[in-house]
Amino acid sequence: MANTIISFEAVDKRYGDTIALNDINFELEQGKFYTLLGPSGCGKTTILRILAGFTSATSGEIKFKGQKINNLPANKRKVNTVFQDYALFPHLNVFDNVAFGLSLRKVPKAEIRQRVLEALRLVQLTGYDDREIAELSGGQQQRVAIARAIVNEPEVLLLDEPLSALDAKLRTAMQVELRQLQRRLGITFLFVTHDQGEALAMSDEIFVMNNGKILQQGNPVDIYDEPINHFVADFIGESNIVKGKMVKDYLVSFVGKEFECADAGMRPDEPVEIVLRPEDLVLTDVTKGKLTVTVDTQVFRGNIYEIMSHDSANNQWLIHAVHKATIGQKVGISFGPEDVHVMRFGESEEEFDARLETYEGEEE
Ligand SMILES: Nc1ncnc2c1ncn2[C@@H]1O[C@H](COP(=O)(O)OP(=O)(O)OP(=O)(O)O)[C@@H](O)[C@H]1O
Repeated sequence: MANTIISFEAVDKRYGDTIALNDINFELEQGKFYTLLGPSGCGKTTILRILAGFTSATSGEIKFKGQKINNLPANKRKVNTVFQDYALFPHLNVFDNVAFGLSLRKVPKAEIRQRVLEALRLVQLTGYDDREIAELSGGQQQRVAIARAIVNEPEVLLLDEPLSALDAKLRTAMQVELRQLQRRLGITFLFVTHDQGEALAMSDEIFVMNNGKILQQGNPVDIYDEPINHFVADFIGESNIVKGKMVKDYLVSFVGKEFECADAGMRPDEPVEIVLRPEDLVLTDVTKGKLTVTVDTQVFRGNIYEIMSHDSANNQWLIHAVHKATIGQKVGISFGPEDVHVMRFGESEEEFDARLETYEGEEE
């Protein structure tokens, strides 16, 4: 990539017998919003800590604009971190919290004032400089923590679950605000979360992680539409995942029937898993459905009915329906070939990408 700012090459991190990171490779471009997404303990924070210089990699290379920085001290890196608990100083007011790092570095007073006020303006806290930290709401404290990081004019901002302490409504508002701030600053953000909705809403690119590995990298739409394996399909959004067999290119069988699909490049009779998203399933009359299911439960969610059902092979099917159904009733479900996403067992991201390229090319 032409404007790569950060790269990780074959990075491993071990703590005794624990493998926290296992062969991590990625590149971050300047001015983009990236998210590390995965369950607790998958290694997200460890990546941030290695990048910030708070801990070192066991092996592999970390580069900043092409230069190896493995041994560069944290305070020499053009990287700042916003922590989950904000780590603000309760005995200092807003101005002094934001000014703290600059004062330590003996930056001239007039310059400190100008930079702190600008940072507060960027996070929409103009006029709050005299406030005590205890007099701020959670969302405002969070913005002070961001101001304190951006006042150092980093080229990369690392954010470790910075929204997790906020209530749901404020969290959604801050997601939009953070995204706008990243665009305004034009710097690279690397954001950590275990919340898939947050990752989908905010990111240019997502890295989905599990067990110290990056399983899939892509933009939110690609990750949602083309999950590489069961873990990603299950972790991102809601899914129906059933086992089946590839019959031939663009034809797959599951629940004892054959269905057209958009996938190809597998062996005939290869065992596969099939993902169908609940919003792609349409409730129909039994005679018109591609599959017949029995309705078990139904929950009204305002915009949709969330219907849980099962088929003759006892697979569970979650359907997001516009109209309500009747519990115990047999209904048909219908879907298009493009809604049937087939996944191979154990396929790597490289093999997956190569297969997509080959077969998407042939279709045209
Ligand atoms: N200082 C440490 N000593 C020993 N093991 C550690 C240390 N720090 C992290 N680990 C282990 O490394 C693995 C990755 O931890 P990490 O904090 O990176 O996960 P995470 O994805 O950020 O999790 P969370 O979402 O819970 O913060 C975990 O198994 C964790 O227990």
